[in-house]
Amino acid sequence: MTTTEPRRPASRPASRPASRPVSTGLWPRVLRKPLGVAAGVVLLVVVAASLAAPVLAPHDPLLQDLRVVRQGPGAQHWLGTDSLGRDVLSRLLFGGRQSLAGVLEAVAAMLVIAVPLGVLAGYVGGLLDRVVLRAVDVLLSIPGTIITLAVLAIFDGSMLVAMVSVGVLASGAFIRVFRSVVLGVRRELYVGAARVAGVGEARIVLRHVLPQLRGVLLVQVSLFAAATLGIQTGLAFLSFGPPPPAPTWGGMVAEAASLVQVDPWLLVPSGGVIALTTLALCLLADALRDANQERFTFAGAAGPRRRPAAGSPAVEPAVEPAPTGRSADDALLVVRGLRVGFGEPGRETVVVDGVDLDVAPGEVVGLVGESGSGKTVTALALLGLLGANGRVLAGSVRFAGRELVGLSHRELREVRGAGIAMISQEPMVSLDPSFRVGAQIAEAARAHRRLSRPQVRERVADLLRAVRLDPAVARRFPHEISGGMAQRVAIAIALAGEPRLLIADEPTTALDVTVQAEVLDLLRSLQQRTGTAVVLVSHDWGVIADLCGRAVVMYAGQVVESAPVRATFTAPRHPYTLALLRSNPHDAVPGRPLPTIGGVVPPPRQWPVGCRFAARCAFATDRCRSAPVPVLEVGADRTSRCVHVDRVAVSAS
Ligand SMILES: Nc1ncnc2c1ncn2[C@@H]1O[C@H](COP(=O)(O)OP(=O)(O)OP(=O)(O)O)[C@@H](O)[C@H]1O
Repeated sequence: MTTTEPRRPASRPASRPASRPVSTGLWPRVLRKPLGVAAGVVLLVVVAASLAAPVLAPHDPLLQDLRVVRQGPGAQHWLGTDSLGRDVLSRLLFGGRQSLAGVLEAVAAMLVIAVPLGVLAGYVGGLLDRVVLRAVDVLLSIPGTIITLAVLAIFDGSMLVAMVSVGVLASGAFIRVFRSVVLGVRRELYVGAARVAGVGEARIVLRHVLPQLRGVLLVQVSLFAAATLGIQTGLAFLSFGPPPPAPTWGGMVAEAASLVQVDPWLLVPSGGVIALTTLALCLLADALRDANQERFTFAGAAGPRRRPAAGSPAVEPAVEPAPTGRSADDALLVVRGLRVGFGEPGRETVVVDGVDLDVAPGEVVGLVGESGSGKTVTALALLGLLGANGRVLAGSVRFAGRELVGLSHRELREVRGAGIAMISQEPMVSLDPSFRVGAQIAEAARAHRRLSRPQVRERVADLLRAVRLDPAVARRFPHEISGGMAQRVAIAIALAGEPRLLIADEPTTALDVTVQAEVLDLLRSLQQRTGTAVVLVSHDWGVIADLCGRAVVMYAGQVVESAPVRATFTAPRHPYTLALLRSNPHDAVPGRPLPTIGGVVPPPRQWPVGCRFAARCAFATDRCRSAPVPVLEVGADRTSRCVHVDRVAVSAS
């Protein structure tokens, strides 16, 4: 039966991540601001009146009538006449066309340069970013006023060339602004999620990055337009631009300024319209900035990521271990000697060190271990998603017979989504706040198959039903659904490409306990129905027991034990596994303190030469501390990185 999870009341924010942007349209928010509306109306009137000047102007703006020079406002000439008896209102209307065209030219030149370069530098990064930043430094060091005056001198006073050069010279500052916005968006989880779903880079930029830039872009354009209007007026005031008698706002101000002693009124219409237009542009920029910030204010103050508490599923393994055979030949995923480091090339800090992992088709493998043991980094490395400062230093990741280490972005994209998909810890932040849920599922579905519009709609509805959501949820935005629903949507997106392997990185950590159980139940039934293999990262033995056939225990960047789940629970063969199981909160006895593991996981740069768990281990001897401990076969289909396996076995029994 299809169920729709009710919206979570505000008092239960547990399943909502702290940094979830709320998105509604930008313009509706601007329209709620009286000053923004007033500014917009003024600008519309100014632009419309200038465009309609030939229709609206009561007189010919060039027509001189020396009988009516410097007359104040009256019935014939609403805003009076100038020193040659020309109608001020008509000149103002025609002058607006000239001035606003100049603003438009400068803004267009700035946008044509700043948007592509800012977006590319921020999104692509690396060498391109450095080159663009150096070019910006050069651009910003050029004295703009002198260049503009030189351009006017060279191009015979052409205001078009002057305004384009203003736009070009200003673009440096805007490249930096746009770049920094894109840098932030690039790190958003929903961008990573789109990449994992196999969406192309160009499409990610168009669909996810540019919409996030829109608010900032509009604010900057408004402010730049105001500044450009001032520059344009100033140049016309200095007699650059169209020669007299053609009307311009700047020229009218210059003429009025020369007569200010004898006829101060003349300065009011031209100065007033420039001041009003500039003010309106600034107020509009303010309203846009506020609306944009409100649009991305963070809703709900959810606490820090919570560890699952008692009350989660029972620890007794619910699923029989899948027969894996452990032969690399029939494994879907074969990881050998995976070594991952972060930092400057050549000086990386190794955080995952020689991990081996096999996942058979349809098998569910749990990666378990304390915080910082390298589970997430291992999972991300499988998909080539380590970010700019992380890289695979050694080892191999073979998926369905294909080596993934060393593949290009394009080649990896073929594997992501359709081959391997991922669901993250924070469902809400992996959804783009700007798009409806249905559009995001559709995007993932289309990334892997050519589908017509009706087919896409049908596929989205099917996927929503598969994750036990009402297809009507497709019309909602991420902020209109609860954390549990968001995780189901994230699962639907992951399933859209019908992956053979699903990597689930603590998929229930950010959810509250009841929702956790529902999502786990959903994952289990989907896995059993589709036969998708799963690598499940978790701290929680309850979750491992509930879903997994095999448990792989990690400590300080290494796999310390790997065994079928039932064997792991009943007969652990590594002191760390034993200690973790004994300190499992699900086994807490009321009134008795829960055993804990003394000490902490050593940070990557402080790993000891010998066994990395030795400092915290009750079984440790000098032998453990003197040399690295290799992985040992300790029974059918199981390994342990411990030289005291027999003593551990006795203690565990
Ligand atoms: N981007 C990064 N840059 C530098 N170090 C990192 C980065 N990401 C992770 N690390 C380091 O790698 C180590 C392993 O981290 P990882 O997130 O894989 O641990 P984990 O076992 O998944 O922990 P948790 O359960 O808390 O997520 C940690 O020491 C962590 O500080």
